[in-house]
Amino acid sequence: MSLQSSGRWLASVEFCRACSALSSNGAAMTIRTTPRVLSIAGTDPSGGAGIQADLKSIAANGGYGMAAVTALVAQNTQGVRSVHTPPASFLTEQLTAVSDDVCIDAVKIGMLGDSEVIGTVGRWLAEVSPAVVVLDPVMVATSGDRLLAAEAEEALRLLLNQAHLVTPNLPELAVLLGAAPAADWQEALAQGRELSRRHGVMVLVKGGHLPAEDCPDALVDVNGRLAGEVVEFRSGRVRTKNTHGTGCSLSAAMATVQARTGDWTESLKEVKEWLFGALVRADELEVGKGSGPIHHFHQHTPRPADRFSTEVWERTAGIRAEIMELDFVRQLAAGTLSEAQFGYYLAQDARYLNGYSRALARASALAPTEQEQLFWAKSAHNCIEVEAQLHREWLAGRGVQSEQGPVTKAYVDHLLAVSAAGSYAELVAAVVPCYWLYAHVGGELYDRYKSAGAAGHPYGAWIETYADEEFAEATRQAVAIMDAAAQQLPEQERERMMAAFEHSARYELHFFDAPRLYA
Ligand SMILES: Nc1ncnc2c1ncn2[C@@H]1O[C@H](COP(=O)(O)OP(=O)(O)O)[C@@H](O)[C@H]1O
Ligand SMILES: Cc1ncc(COP(=O)(O)OP(=O)(O)O)c(N)n1
Repeated sequence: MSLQSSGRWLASVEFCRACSALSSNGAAMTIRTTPRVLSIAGTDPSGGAGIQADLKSIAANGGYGMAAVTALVAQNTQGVRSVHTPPASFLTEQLTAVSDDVCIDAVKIGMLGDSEVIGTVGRWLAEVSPAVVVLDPVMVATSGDRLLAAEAEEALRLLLNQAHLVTPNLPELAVLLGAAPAADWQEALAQGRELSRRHGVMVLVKGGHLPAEDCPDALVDVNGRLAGEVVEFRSGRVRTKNTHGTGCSLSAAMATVQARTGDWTESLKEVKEWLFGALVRADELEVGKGSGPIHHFHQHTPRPADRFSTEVWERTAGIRAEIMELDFVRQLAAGTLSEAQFGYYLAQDARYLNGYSRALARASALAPTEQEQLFWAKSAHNCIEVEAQLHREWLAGRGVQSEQGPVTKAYVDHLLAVSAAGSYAELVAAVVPCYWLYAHVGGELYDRYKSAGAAGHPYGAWIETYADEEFAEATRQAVAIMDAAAQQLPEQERERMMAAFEHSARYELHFFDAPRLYA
């Protein structure tokens, strides 16, 4: 049956097989607060693209995500290694298992791989007639690897007729038209119009691939479903290499928000803002060595600026500057430090580590999760090992007096006092400066030492230990635990954490200065 619509849709009425609700081909059945959105796509075990990205994108935009897998792709942020395509009959089983049971509000289609899979999806779409179908015509990954067989391009063109919105990037738009890629935005829009005309579909023309300062996107429809033929939204261009899965995430978000709002223009406006935020904060994720993923849940994660670690790091900037100006640090980097001062520093370090290890063991005892308990317990264990190593490899034969010096005693007393009377959060804040300042000072020392030419440096072997990646990773974990401990604490307790951190940071300063005074 056909319904004449004065608005955006010309619809033919169907019934949803799962719940018998009225479905109209091309119109949202109902506007749902939490739409049920099915992604039909390939996988990305590194989580940035394909089905994994779609599910995050759907959830981040307020939908309930479901997924039917077209292909298993062994890939990461650096590229695609291999593709395994399960039998098409199994894809049909996945699709019907969902649609026989669940009322589907929107479908996002991504990687299809070959003509057989395309045919399978086309037949299922014809049977189920989902109210919203967004097709991302995935052909080639950002890494340059093919994700669609060349001979399947014609089959993919035919599938466009069954979609409501198609979201090609500029190279894909050109392939779908059999033309050369658009060289500028006006040409891209003209190609969008042509694709919309040929297939009766709305096109989301994306400007991500243009060499421009901004990133325009436009909904293009020559069939009267928009306020004009072209509805455009622009955003700035985010300077990041982490754009893996941007197209996947955008199309899944469009399907979700359209099912939530019933308005394509509103959907693009909302999705583009969300996507911009996800790109701006992509670098925070630190996933992989290549083009990493975007931050789908940026709206649900505190900004670095709101984090305890950012605030306390800024508050203690003066202490760090003082440390870097100390004679001890300058002379150690230059190689002019006296052997007596260096020996004193090493001996006090060994003494300190013994006390520090006890504070870490207490943090392990108070930790709220097994993971944190294990982290602090391992750190306590490492301290004892490093203490033994200092004696074995650095102090043996140096003839250094090894009684506990006044600064070491004061620093350890402070840590043990917080261990005995402070909360877990306070204790974590007290032990983190040793990691963080050591890593920071060590990094600067290492850079100074390298740029001065390392050959023949008397303390070179010691300074080389500062470049240890395992220690850098442990520092990142300790800081992350501190941030987690600070979250949702009342202001007073947060202040106590600040004070504990600042006290320890100041003791670090005195510790680096102690050899000058007491050696
Ligand atoms: N560096 C960037 N800064 C801001 N937006 C971007 C950036 N790169 C891509 N986009 C946006 O991401 C989406 C995907 O764009 P595009 O890169 O053209 O397609 P694809 O990811 O499919 O190759 C579009 O909305 C585009 O405007
Ligand atoms: C399984 C799978 N589907 C799609 C892609 C494409 O992702 P990417 O290369 O990052 O490009 P956009 O999503 O930005 O178009 C993929 N790699 N894997």
